[in-house]
Amino acid sequence: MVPASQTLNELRSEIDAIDAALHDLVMRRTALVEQIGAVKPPGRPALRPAREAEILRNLMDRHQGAFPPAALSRMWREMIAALTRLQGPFAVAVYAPDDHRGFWDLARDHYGSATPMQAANSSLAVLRLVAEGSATVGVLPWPEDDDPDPWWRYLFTADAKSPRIIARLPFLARAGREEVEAMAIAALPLEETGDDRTLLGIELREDMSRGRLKDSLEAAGLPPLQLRTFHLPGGAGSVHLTEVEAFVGPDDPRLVALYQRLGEALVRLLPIGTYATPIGLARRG
Ligand SMILES: C=C(O[C@@H]1C=C(C(=O)O)C=C[C@H]1O)C(=O)O
Repeated sequence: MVPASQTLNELRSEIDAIDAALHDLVMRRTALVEQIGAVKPPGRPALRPAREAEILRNLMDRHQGAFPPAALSRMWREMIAALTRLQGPFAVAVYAPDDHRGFWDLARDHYGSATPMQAANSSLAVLRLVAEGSATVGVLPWPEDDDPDPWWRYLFTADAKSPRIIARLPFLARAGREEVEAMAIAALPLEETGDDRTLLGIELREDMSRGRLKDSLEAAGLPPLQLRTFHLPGGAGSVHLTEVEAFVGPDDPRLVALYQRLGEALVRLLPIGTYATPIGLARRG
């Protein structure tokens, strides 16, 4: 019989060989990312949320065995964040007032342990940091109904340099857990992954019942998963954020159909972000 200690040593030397092979691959991967970074337009964020989502989905699809998916995802997120930072400035501003630390943890999980992060105690401060370029990404609370000044209404601009919603966190939904959920924003063009959701911003000259707006969205082929409404002060109309289960770019024909349906009441209609549907996300009402 082989002494147990010898078997243990053999197994450990196999692990050493695996670690060396993994490390070699990480270094090879880094060299490839450096080549990719060199062809990206300078002065724009290097991060590509759609590509990152595809990498994570492929990884989870092929995963087998006892290694926890959450740990696997965290390892990849750590690597991707480090390699994004290697390509240029990369910093994250997080809505993290003292009584809402959950967003900080979500941001760390997604954007890595070495990425510079700055806490802000209001959503508008996060928006400002991203808009002025001090942060590449902003992490903001998932929009709620009773917000007295919703941050999302400040994204209602067609300016190509304005921040857009780029991700929903966590990307790997953890089954059965009461989650804090966040949206991430960055000044990036909208990109499609094949399984996406879009946030549409709608500004109306007047108040419109949610029922009527919902009917118009449905008739235009854009049934809303969620609808948030904010009444502009002084009866100046209303702004709405609606989430639809599709990628809707600025030239999508469904926007033209909605535009026609809303007619005179419409001030503005535009996609203010898209995100790759998180893995394991239960459909919300
Ligand atoms: C390497 C790239 O840059 C970043 C790093 C990625 C990675 O490590 O795989 C993926 C997407 C980008 O956020 C890329 O754009 O492909």
